[in-house]
Amino acid sequence: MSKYGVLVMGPAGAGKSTFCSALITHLRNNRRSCFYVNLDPAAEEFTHEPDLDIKDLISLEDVMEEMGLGPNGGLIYCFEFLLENLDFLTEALDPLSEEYLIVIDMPGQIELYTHIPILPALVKHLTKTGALDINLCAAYLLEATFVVDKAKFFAGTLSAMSAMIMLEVPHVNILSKMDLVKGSVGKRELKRFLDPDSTLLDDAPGEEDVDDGTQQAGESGTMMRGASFKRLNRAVAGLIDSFSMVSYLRLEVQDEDSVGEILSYIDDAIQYHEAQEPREPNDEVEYDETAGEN
Ligand SMILES: Nc1nc2c(ncn2[C@@H]2O[C@H](COP(=O)(O)OP(=O)(O)OP(=O)(O)O)[C@@H](O)[C@H]2O)c(=O)[nH]1
Ligand SMILES: [Mg+2]
Repeated sequence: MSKYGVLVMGPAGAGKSTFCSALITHLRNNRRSCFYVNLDPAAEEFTHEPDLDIKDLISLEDVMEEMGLGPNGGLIYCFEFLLENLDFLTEALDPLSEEYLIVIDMPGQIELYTHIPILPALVKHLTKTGALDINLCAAYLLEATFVVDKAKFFAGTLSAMSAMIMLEVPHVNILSKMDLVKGSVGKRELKRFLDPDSTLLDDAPGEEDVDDGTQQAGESGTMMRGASFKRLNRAVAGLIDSFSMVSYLRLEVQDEDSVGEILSYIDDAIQYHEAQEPREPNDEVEYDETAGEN
């Protein structure tokens, strides 16, 4: 039996847990079954209680205390431990039917998404045919405020691309916290970031051709300075451009339509609807009535 799931990833504080919570609310409002998995061993508070929590297997606090590790090393240890105890996931996820959307909330340590092969091993286990067989979509969140600093935006886009290449599962990239840039970044300007290419750098303010060796962070809204830094940025942007792989969906997490729109991209990516039994027309009527009461 196939299963369906979304792995919510992205740098620290990108809004992953908030998105998971909004997604679960939306799924419930639409009478869809979901199963919430928290894989952040440091997460304490949840809007929706997780159905499966890595902390029941191992907690970051214990690891740091007992192994004398810091938060990042501790997190890697937790994931290595999880990989040695994959039954923890298998036993909980195996009984789920194809109706469920499994929502997996990941921690924000960037190491996980870049150079440590833990995530590919985890994803292989989740998606392996004959085992859990989850049709999995990766959702990579990047904060919309990154568009204010183009160097930061391209660095974030590069990490999204790195996750895409590493995981080899369908992927949606999401610009989260759109409310924070409304008003400060024009609509047309913002559109250019949804399908980023190297022309975004053509009119970057604060760029200078002289290599003055300063290369420190400029004020917010400007590129870091220095000709060699500019060349590096161009090379990174050119790389992203030549792959033509990264584009973003906008997320306004408070707006249910926006959450619904992202969900429809995820559903398409994993072909969720193709596997579902058709619903009785009466189901819809019932849903509409309850929706009206809220
Ligand atoms: N303004 C605004 N704030 C948001 C939004 N989404 C999340 N936040 C805030 O951003 C902070 C981080 O959000 P989380 O959802 O915990 O982010 P996360 O990616 O799960 O963070 P880690 O798990 O620590 O990596 C919290 O203070 C949220 O309230 C949003 O759409 N708009
Ligand atoms: Mg979180």
